[in-house]
Amino acid sequence: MNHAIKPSGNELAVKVSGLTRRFRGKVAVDDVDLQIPAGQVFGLVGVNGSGKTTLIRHLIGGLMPQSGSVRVLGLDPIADRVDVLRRTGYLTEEDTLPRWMRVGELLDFYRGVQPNWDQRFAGELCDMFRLDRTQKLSSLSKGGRARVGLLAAIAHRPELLILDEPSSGLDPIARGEILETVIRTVNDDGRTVLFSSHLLDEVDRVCDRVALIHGGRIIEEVELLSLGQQYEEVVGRSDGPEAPLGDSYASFGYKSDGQEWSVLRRTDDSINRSETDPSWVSRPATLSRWFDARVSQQENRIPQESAS
Ligand SMILES: Nc1ncnc2c1ncn2[C@@H]1O[C@H](COP(=O)(O)OP(=O)(O)OP(=O)(O)O)[C@@H](O)[C@H]1O
Repeated sequence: MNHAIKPSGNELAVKVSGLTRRFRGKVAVDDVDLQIPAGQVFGLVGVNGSGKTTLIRHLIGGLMPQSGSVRVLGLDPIADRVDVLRRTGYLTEEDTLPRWMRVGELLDFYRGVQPNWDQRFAGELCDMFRLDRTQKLSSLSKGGRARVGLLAAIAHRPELLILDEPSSGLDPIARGEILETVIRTVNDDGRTVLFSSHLLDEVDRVCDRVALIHGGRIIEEVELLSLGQQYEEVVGRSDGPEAPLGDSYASFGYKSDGQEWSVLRRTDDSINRSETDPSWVSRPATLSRWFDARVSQQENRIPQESAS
């Protein structure tokens, strides 16, 4: 059976506009606009507490927008919660499955409540994830339970799969093989994946596009294929204690081990480029170098509230 979904090219799986959320007056998500085209594997990256889970909870109807709007597969996750949950798969890092159940009992439960459940696919996934239906969840490792959670998140072939820090619970085998295979399988069908993680090598391997969230705000979105054309890392030696490339908008993320400097800069920075010592070497920026530099740039910024 072919389960592929063919997005028309301009459909949005997720559309978030002007979303703000405060907890006891403290902002967790700050005026976020986010659009994820159907069929993409989209990464959401950010340091701890940057707002990833709060944003994701709005997508599955777990939080109501205080201001702004959220649409998932064209639906309102609060008003159309049941439809959204039927068409969405969700796995979080939290280990909350009922441990007194056996794997098979839990899967039968999901089959009963999820009308789109694909029993044959669930069986294939059980084999692939090396799960035994007779085993009690309490006797599985944390990684084993995370695999059951992953199976339950995808066996109804969701149009949108949301993975919120799934790797925290998965053992290295599941991380390396299973997660990547699952994301590719879901995406090969033309379905959309939103993958929130702090493990940048995983994000780099599977995602098409990445948004960096910091302090509740989306700081930047990049296409992974063109990141190295937009940003470069410049590395060289400098005797002085000063940052060698000046402090224009385009050069930031300075790191030094005492002698060697590493600087991130935008490749469209022609002024700084002409002033660079020719002995310095430049190379395309990696996702992790870009992430470090962008986060440190944000953290060194004086907060708006205390600037006056
Ligand atoms: N229910 C809540 N009550 C109060 N504050 C909250 C609540 N949920 C989140 N926050 C706060 O909102 C901010 C964003 O948290 P959030 O969990 O969304 O970040 P995150 O990027 O998912 O972090 P992590 O990577 O650690 O899971 C943090 O300052 C957090 O303490």
